[in-house]
Amino acid sequence: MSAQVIVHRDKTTLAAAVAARLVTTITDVQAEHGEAHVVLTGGSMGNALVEALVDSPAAPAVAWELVHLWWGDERYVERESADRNATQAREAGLGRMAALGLDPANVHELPATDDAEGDDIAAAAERYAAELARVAAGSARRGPHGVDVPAFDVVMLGVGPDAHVASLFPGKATLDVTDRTVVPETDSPKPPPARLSLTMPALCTADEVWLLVAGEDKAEAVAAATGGADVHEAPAAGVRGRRRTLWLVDEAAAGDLP
Ligand SMILES: O=C(O)[C@H](O)[C@@H](O)[C@H](O)[C@H](O)COP(=O)(O)O
Repeated sequence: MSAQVIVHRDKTTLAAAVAARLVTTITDVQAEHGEAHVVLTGGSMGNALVEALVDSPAAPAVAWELVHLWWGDERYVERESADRNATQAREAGLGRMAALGLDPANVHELPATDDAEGDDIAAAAERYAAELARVAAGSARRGPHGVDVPAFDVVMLGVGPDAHVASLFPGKATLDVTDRTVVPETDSPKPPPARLSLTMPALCTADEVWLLVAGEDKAEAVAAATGGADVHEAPAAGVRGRRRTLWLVDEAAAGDLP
């Protein structure tokens, strides 16, 4: 199934539209299943989405106590570091979502360097994989194809100017990992070098994958990835939702599209 591109006027409109889409999608999932699993992204788009979501008048329509939040990747640094996607999301307003019913135990942050694994980034990756497997095993909502993750309803991903997604970068061996759900990256071309990332097969278990992209500096990456570039050159080209793949972009990011 081919990906669909939806263009919004600018970044603010895009964030508001994605927040509205997320509320509606989670509400639909909950009408059928109760529990929902959403994978958040970092980056400025991820933060803009959290801000828009918390302020959305429709946010209370979601039964947040039944929502699990995960991340597609994380910088492997100390837990309170401002570099962490999770820290930035908290600052963008995720912390305030407890008031809406979100259970902090269902907010699944990736490990940090001040956790028990310390410098052992491979062990940290294994622990997050184990957490994904544990939650899947304890739930009626398991991922498909025998991949040991919960049923991700939506995976959201920012896209870098080099077309990277999560912490899967062009030319890296991590792109070809298929036997695990979480991998370490110790030599990221974008600082900081140490990161943890969901793998391509784990991301692609999602019912819906939404690529969220704003800004002129992303136009080339959007055109390449939607135009059928090789996944090793444009990792964003390789992520597909089982039911739907949406590129949700602003006009500037859509600038190089035919
Ligand atoms: O880990 C990182 O270095 C960033 O989180 C990165 O992966 C980001 O998600 C994309 O580069 C899109 O970033 P923007 O949404 O800020 O454009």
